[in-house]
Amino acid sequence: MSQPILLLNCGSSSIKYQLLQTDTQQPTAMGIVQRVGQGSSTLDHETGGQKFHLDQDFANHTEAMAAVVAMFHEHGPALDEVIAVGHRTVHGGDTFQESVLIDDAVIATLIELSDLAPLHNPPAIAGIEAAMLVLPNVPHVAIFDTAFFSTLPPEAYTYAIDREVTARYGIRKYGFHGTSHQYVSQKVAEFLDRPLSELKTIVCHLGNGASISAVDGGVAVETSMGLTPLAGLVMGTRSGDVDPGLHKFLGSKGMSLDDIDTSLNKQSGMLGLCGFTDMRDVATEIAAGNADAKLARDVYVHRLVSYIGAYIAILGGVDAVCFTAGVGENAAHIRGPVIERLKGMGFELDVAANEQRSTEAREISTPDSKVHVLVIPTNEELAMARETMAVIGR
Ligand SMILES: Nc1ncnc2c1ncn2[C@@H]1O[C@H](COP(=O)(O)OP(=O)(O)O)[C@@H](O)[C@H]1O
Ligand SMILES: CC(=O)OP(=O)(O)O
Ligand SMILES: [Mg+2]
Repeated sequence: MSQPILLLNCGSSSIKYQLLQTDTQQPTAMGIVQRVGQGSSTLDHETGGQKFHLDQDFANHTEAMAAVVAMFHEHGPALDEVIAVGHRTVHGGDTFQESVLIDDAVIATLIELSDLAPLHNPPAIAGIEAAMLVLPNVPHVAIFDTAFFSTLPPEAYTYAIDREVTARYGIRKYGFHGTSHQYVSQKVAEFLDRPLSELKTIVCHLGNGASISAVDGGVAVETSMGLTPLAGLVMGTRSGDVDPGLHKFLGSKGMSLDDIDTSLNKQSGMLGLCGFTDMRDVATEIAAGNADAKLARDVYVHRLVSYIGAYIAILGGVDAVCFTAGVGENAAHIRGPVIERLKGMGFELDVAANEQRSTEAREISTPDSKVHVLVIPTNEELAMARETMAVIGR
């Protein structure tokens, strides 16, 4: 008998959801709410080959969740057979090293942790509370982006700042997108038909948010996001790494801490550099001769190359570098220059394979390449469904 699980990924301004059948591991419905709290929101719902669209302003995630539930009621599938709900929860802090069954105490801790992920945790909490109202009699499970990185060694997660400050506030590198990094690193082993325990892998999760990880024998040893999901790579609207002195400098020019935080999180990255966040637009602009777009891509590639080089050193060599998520799976014009620049380290790009469009896992390096370069689609929802099953089976 089919047993559906509902999976919710409440982002800062979006809700992505899937109803996934545990027997086939396939979704029977999926959808996305965009621009929550930003005016002119939309809801797109898909089931049984049919698509439904709604234009309606949702002031917050609670309102948006109510509309999602109404969509299920009106167009199906029915939610009454749902056996569990899995919630993507970005920041687990020091408290949660693995997925947990959500109760009042868990919600209270998540509220405390909102400080550390102000863009991500409050929407997740709103999603949890709204879903619990609609489905009060099934288990709800929190799956943390940070969990996979709880294995980072102290020298990787410790910031070189006053240790008393560190201890007082629980400051450390946490890392994010862990569900994706873990899923994809396992897929790399399957693709290469080699034991995970013997593989050194670098996973580049390049979506709107972007992060990179070094995985040694299935264990995460380094990653680019930090205390918050602002650190590391250049992203759609986030700066990634900047000089920590920037805050004081901008403060001295009259910007408040909130102004600076908003600027670095929402008006930086590709958007700040060239006015476009979507890599398809960036490619079109570069082709049309837009110098800002060209520089933006160069900065993006440069940062990524420097991280890959560093992680090869940390791993003491690498078997595979894998690209995943929206940009990683689709943007040949990012992957190509990254791998070309790693030629000196034995990487050989198969140009035709890189250009080929596909939704399948594939290799884009030549047989001569010293390192396998792979493109593997991530599936955070499937990984979340498995986690949810594991927790309710405990
Ligand atoms: N065909 C494509 N070519 C280039 N980039 C793409 C393509 N499709 C998606 N992207 C990029 O992927 C991004 C979204 O990635 P995704 O992993 O869905 O992000 P998130 O989960 O953080 O919302 C888009 O902003 C865009 O830059
Ligand atoms: C943690 C994070 O950056 O998530 P997202 O890419 O969904 O914004
Ligand atoms: Mg994502």
